[in-house]
Amino acid sequence: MAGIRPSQAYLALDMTDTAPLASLATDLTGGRTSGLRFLDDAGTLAIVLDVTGLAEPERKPLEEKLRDALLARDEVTSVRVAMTAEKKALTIVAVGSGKGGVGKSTLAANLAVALHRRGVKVGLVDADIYGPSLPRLMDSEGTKPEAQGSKLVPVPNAYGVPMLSTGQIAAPGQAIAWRGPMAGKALEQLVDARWGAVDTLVVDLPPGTGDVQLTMIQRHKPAGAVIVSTPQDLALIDAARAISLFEQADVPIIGLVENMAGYACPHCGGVSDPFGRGGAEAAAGEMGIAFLGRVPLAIGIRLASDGGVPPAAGTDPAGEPFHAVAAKVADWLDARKAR
Ligand SMILES: Nc1ncnc2c1ncn2[C@@H]1O[C@H](COP(=O)(O)OP(=O)(O)OP(=O)(O)O)[C@@H](O)[C@H]1O
Repeated sequence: MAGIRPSQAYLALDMTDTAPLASLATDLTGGRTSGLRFLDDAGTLAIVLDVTGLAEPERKPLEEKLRDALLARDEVTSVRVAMTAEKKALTIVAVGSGKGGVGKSTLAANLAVALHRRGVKVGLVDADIYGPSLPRLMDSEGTKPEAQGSKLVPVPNAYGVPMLSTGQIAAPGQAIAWRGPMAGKALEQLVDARWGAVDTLVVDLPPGTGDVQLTMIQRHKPAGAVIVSTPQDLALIDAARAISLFEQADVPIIGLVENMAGYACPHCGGVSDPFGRGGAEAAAGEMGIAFLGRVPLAIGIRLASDGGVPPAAGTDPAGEPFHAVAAKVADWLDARKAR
């Protein structure tokens, strides 16, 4: 039968009728509403309320105020309010180095564990495509992350720091061939995962200052970067290059960590400095960046790390330098939040 059915007629009428309701909702909520429409011809109204930036106790009263005002209108019999909030932005702390083998992954793992122990809701991302070593350092080798829908679920571990690693999503050796955009995509999968309560990510970047690193940094703008270097002059020159890579991408430098600084003798406990002392701190001063501390070259750190127990997880004094660095990073993050 030709002609307009009653419900169609009603919907056609709504087109004009919802305008006063929409403007009422806009006025009441300070412009937080959208998508107002009738779901049926019995007067069921649907509306979206954006509660981004509102604290939990403020959301419910606003929703109720909106519902009551709309229900007071004759044409409305019930109201369905869908509350939405913008996706929570993760605070990313990138850990980088000018060259490989300086202990960047060791620092990233222990920084994450130490931040967790300070109460930060932290996760760990291993973006070091050239040598993803965090699964071993965090004792979760061989565990593949599951996917929920299109997103990965980070792998839990005994240290309370959920983690995702390129080593878990690529076949061995495959990732090294990734070019900048591919590495960027892979990092996206690791960062844009189901992190749950996590609000801060420590990201272990590949060593060096190539395109891959730059793509990664540009795609997931870190809040700040921690640079790891060994004390030798050459390593410090490379570290300066890493610093300029971050500066080029407008990423603030949280500070420089000197790793393998001095040798802690396992027999007498004495510390000697085969590469000199104070070079990294002086270099940080010259570059105008903070010095976050030194971690000695200690057999205990290597053995614990390679055995899948980050020194910062226990009570061993070997973990202390990492806790000191984490305290400074946590202060930096707090100060950033307060800005
Ligand atoms: N302070 C330290 N004392 C003793 N051994 C250390 C220390 N820091 C790191 N190591 C050891 O040095 C090796 C390299 O460390 P790590 O893998 O963290 O370096 P990296 O900079 O991440 O290397 P890559 O460039 O391969 O990713 C590991 O065997 C680690 O246990």
